[in-house]
Amino acid sequence: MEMLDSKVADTGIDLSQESIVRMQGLSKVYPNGTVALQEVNLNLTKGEFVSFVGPSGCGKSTIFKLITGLSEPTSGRLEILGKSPKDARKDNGTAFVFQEHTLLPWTSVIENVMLPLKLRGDSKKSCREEAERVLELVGLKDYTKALPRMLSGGMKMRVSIARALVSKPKLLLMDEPFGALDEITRQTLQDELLAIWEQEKSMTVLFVTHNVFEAVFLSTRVVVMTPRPGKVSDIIPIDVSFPRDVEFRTTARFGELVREVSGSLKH
Ligand SMILES: Nc1ncnc2c1ncn2[C@@H]1O[C@H](COP(=O)(O)OP(=O)(O)OP(=O)(O)O)[C@@H](O)[C@H]1O
Repeated sequence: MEMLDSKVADTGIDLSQESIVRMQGLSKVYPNGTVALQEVNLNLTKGEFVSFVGPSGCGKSTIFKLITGLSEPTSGRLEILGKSPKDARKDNGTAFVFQEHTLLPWTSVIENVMLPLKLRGDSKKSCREEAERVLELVGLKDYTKALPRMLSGGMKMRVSIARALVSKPKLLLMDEPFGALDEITRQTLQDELLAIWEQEKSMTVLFVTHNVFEAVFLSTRVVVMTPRPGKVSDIIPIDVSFPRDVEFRTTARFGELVREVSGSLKH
């Protein structure tokens, strides 16, 4: 596999690209005094796939809460798509996928996927067309009328991904999305997610995982966080080009990168 463009490989940041998430000296202290994040500086640019790895309690969920505007930073700056997190949310620029699928159990797959578009008032025809497009993308076009309970865990996750993609987000936030799935399903979904991300070229993905193999396989960069107070201890560029297929997992470079990220996590 070829190496990525040297400017990305060397610095992890392509400065010619639009900034999607900018964190400057970002800190969060909860009212009880817990320092969840301390002085986090990070710039995510358009089209990146960045994974966060770190021990439990290092502040990954806190970062998500700040990005979504559900929580305010104690100090520092946070800009999402050049705006405040609340304004970025209002503009539908961001979408989320969580470990729990959060699908409405009483309604069909396609109704679940159309929901974000219906809520913003799109026409019925365009809701349906867009939902069909993303369901095809995740391989579920034959399951539009199924209820969530009829689907496997992996299929429910595909529906959640489709529902996130339907509003064409510029930033997709994924919090341990494959954590509850078996290993084979997990790897299949990793392959599918990369294929979708490559197709939607300009979408930036921020992915939280405890799994170092998953982070290396998927990412353009891996951000390693320290235990509390959460700080960025390392940013490791994954200097391997896309498309990455199943063979990448068996290469020597994959093993080296996994060791590098694991080593950084132990320090
Ligand atoms: N509302 C809150 N009030 C006080 N402390 C909190 C609050 N929310 C989180 N914390 C603490 O802040 C720290 C960071 O929590 P956070 O949930 O962001 O970590 P995390 O990396 O997502 O953890 P995990 O991987 O276990 O989900 C933890 O020590 C947690 O106990």
